Amino acid sequence: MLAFAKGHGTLNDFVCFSDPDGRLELTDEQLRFLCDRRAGIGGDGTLRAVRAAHVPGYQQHGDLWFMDYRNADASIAEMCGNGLRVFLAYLLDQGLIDARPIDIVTRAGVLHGEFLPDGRIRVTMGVPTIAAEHVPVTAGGREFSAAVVDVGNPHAAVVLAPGELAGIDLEREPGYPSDTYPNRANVEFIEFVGPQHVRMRVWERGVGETFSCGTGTVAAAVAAAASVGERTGTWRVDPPGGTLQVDLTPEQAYLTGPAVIVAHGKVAV
Ligand SMILES: N[C@@H](CCC[C@H](N)C(=O)O)C(=O)O
Repeated sequence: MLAFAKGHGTLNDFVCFSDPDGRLELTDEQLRFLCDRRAGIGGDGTLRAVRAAHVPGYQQHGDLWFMDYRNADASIAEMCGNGLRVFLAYLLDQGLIDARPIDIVTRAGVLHGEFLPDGRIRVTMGVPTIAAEHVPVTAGGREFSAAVVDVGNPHAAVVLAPGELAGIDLEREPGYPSDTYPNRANVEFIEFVGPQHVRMRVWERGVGETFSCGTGTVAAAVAAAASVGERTGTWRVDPPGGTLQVDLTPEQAYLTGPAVIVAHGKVAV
């Protein structure tokens, strides 16, 4: 039996489990089962907590925890922003860390987390970059122009005119150029609510439309900022599952928001 916890950050939900010594060898089928909302536990992805010393290629980080994130379809992603906050909440819940600031190893590098006095968790998100500003994206038979944003993982971020967001068809995966996104992409649709305040919807690579995506909110803030000639500032981003704060500085992006562990259990895998 596998001991797990279920958690979410703005309704982006994850099945979490620990494997400090890297002994578990779950197959893709078992990971998909854990994320299956009918046959399994249910989640947008899985978070395995393993010491970096036991992860090939990351041994140099020794005793730090490595966040082994997998999408619901078991595909590997470089980073997961909501997942990183939930990962910290899970490690704390399990008594594997205390509430002091901590470094976590991810496939996108070593990132830093802090538990804030107001209950939110703030994580560093590296330095997001825009590689191109006008790449075609299609959804529901319409064509849009997207910014190509790298937040460790690949994003196509479309800034819409106000009032357009609700009508975007995300029944199916949006189209995007495969030469720009050889490893596929997460796609955000964004509209302004006010100055430095946007709402968004997201199609997540390896999952589908989700209630939230942390890296996606950072991509949304970066693209929205660029659309009004800005590169820094504190942005409020509202995905359908809640509200996140994105701070853009020249040295680093920060993602701040809630993360909760809602259940514990054991599951036969
Ligand atoms: N939900 C995540 C992003 C997870 C990875 C993404 N689906 C990908 O494949 O890149 C987040 O909160 O950032």
